[in-house]
Amino acid sequence: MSDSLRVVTGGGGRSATSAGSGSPRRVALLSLHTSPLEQPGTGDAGGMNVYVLQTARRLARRGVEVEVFTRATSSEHPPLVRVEPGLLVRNIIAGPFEGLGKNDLPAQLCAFAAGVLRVEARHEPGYYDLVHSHYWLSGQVGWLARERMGAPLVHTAHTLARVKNAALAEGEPAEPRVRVIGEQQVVDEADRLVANTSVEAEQLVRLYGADPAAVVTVEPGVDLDCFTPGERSEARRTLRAAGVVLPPDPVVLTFVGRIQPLKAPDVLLRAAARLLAEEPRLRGRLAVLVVGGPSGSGLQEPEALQKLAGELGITDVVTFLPPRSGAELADVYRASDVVAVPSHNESFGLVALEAQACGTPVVAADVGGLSVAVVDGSTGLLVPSHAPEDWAAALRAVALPATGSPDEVPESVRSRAAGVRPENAVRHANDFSWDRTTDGLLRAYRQAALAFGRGVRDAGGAGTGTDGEGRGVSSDADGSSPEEAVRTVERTLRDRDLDFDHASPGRFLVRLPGNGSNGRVAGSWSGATGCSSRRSCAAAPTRTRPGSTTSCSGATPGCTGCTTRSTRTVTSTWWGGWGRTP
Ligand SMILES: CC(=O)N[C@H]1[C@@H](O[C@@H]2[C@H](O)[C@H](OP(=O)(O)O)[C@@H](O)[C@H](O)[C@H]2O)O[C@H](CO)[C@@H](O)[C@@H]1O
Ligand SMILES: O=c1ccn([C@@H]2O[C@H](COP(=O)(O)OP(=O)(O)O)[C@@H](O)[C@H]2O)c(=O)[nH]1
Ligand SMILES: [Mg+2]
Repeated sequence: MSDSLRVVTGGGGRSATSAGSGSPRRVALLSLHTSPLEQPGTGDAGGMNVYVLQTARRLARRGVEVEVFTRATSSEHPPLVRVEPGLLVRNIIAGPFEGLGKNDLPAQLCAFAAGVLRVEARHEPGYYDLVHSHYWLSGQVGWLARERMGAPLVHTAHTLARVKNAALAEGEPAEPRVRVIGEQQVVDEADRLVANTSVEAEQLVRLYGADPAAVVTVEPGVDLDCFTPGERSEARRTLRAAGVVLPPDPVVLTFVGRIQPLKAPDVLLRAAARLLAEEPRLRGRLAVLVVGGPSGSGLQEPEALQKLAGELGITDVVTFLPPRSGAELADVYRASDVVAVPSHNESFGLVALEAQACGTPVVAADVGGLSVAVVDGSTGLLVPSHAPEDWAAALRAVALPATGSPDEVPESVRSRAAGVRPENAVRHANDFSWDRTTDGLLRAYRQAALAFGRGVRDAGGAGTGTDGEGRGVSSDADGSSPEEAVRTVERTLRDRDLDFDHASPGRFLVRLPGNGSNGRVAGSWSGATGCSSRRSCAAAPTRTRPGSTTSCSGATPGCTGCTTRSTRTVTSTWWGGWGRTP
């Protein structure tokens, strides 16, 4: 097959990439609310940005072309950024560049979707083999893109509103209903949902009724080239040289992340104040570093943490540093005795992994994915509350193991802390890599392609299409099975000596002989479905996969679960593609 003819694979098809058989050739990756090219650690740019960039780079290096679609937030952003071979970032204009918060973005979904679909429309049908949406806002667009592009949808939530709302920081506003509903819709529509940990997988099933078979757990990674162990004293020298004031022989406790109540940096400050109250001599040694910028509801009061430090009387020990990355961030981790992650929730918590990769133990809240990111009593400690006294005890036990009375550090904390070792932290972090995450994503992509193809086949109906020369290709008769329709197409193509490749059960790519122009090789199935809802029906509780008919006719007595009960005819691409000759 010529290089110029793209082979879409999936469901056992051929793949010319090193990503493995059945992997997509080109992925449309949606990252609407924040760009992978933004500096993480402030505003909405956090672990998701790191995740998207790291995995997109690795997919591209394995031969999967990746196009990231994000919303342009500056007139300076060019429409297209070539990040590296195989990886493009497209800045889509959807609403004003500046001044929109995350809660304003639902109003821009239509504009963003139009931008994505316009890009797609400039290409031959079947150009993108898969859509991967990140965060619920992108998922909304992904859902539409799936249908218009005829490509499977994989979705990663990164954070779930229902989970967040169950553990809000004091005074923190709840995530709005529109997000909860929006997330539910995406859960219902996606071919595969990627969960960061088994904890999140369980939450998707329990709180959103996700089909367990549609949830794939893929743990995030850490940049093991950047975040490596190093000499603490050397890192401290580097920080001092860069203007960070550290006392002699310091005890450095650090927070890294977006500054907002959910991340609870206040817990670290309160615990530090408590440590100083317990042991005033510490004042000459204690340094609390807070690295990051305001985010989320923290934007309303960007100085709140500085104010709290003042109220606690610890302004002299706390240093606020603006967001940084790469080697500079690695030095912050290495310079620290402990990195604290006191969040009220984390679907994972990349900071915890990065610190450990640098050989620094982590004291983290025992919430969400942090119980996977940190091994209690080995790579750090997990604290079951946000009470300053519990945090002071845990921080003291790890950073100052020989100090503290039994009142201050209970034996259970002390004994767990005794097992915490930098080498354990490094070893644990080394189990996570972005390459491993990329393997997991490719697994999810292959499953999604199969599920998508199966859904299309299961729908039933008749197949029709045209070959590269515009001649009709159709299945034998109305009502014949889709498998029969596919076989008819195969027969027809063979009869015409057209070389073809099976994409997934529902897709073909055909090498067209002749003049080098594109030709359409596409078809559609159509069939009556009983119900346009893909949600499970209480009367006929079989959950169907997207693209397939539901088992509920809408007329089923007792049907309550379907949002739309009318019968409708669904038409969707079931095979197709374009061939291009050299
Ligand atoms: C708090 C949390 O669970 N963070 C996750 C997540 O990160 C961010 C989160 O999804 C933010 O959404 P929101 O504050 O509205 O709930 C997004 O705005 C940020 O861009 C995300 O970075 O994803 C990380 C990677 O999967 C994960 O490690 C982190 O725990
Ligand atoms: O000054 C900073 C603060 C944070 N980060 C990065 O932001 C990400 C935060 O991810 P995490 O999963 O911990 O939390 P999120 O922000 O996604 O909730 C991590 O990769 C950090 O390295 C950064 O690059 N510079
Ligand atoms: Mg098109």
